[in-house]
Amino acid sequence: PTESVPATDTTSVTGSGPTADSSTILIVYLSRTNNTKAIAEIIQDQVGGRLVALEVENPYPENYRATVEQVARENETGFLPPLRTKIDNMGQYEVVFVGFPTWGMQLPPPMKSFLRQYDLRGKTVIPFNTNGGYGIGSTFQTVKELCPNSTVREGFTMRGGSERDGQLLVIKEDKAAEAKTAVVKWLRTLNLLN
Ligand SMILES: Cc1cc2nc3c(=O)[nH]c(=O)nc-3n(C[C@H](O)[C@H](O)[C@H](O)COP(=O)(O)O)c2cc1C
Repeated sequence: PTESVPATDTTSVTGSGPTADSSTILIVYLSRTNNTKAIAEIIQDQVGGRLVALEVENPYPENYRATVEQVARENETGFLPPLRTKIDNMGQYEVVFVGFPTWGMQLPPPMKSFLRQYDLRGKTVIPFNTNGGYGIGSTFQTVKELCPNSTVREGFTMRGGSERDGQLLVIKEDKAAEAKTAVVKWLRTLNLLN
């Protein structure tokens, strides 16, 4: 352990590795059945950074239908659920990944709360999403609207589960390998990986 290692830049040798200082990267995600969490973990594996699960003060019901109804009401009234998650050192982050499922074709209320509560001006914001097969809906557009003074980069989306049909965690095994390939490709187009 005391021997010195030649200062070889393995990044240039292998042609892969993160391009940003990982201490400046925050990955915040909302996930109920862990599909979005699986993507968040792949991102962290690739670029490093701090991974934070977004939690609300009053958890949503376990029941899917009840959750859909509550979310619909919150979207109608513009209710922003208070967050249990606190980020005390937002100033240190330059790149903030925000991950969420599509809920009712919209950005889930807790992520609206997060983007309202924290000032991400001057930072790079990068959205990622999983959904039940109906796509991102208005989610990425809402991220842009809630971060008017940030640079919002091209997001990543893929199909996750469909709780309505009893499909919970789908991004595992073969699907997780597929997801990893797609995420790496996306991170390269963003120049966050080389
Ligand atoms: C309350 C609720 C609403 C949802 N609404 C949609 C929707 O509008 N469109 C869609 O494609 N999937 C919808 N889904 C399915 C989720 O987007 C999908 O299962 C996603 O992969 C879940 O991510 P998670 O495992 O990280 O929680 C909904 C799921 C829930 C729980």
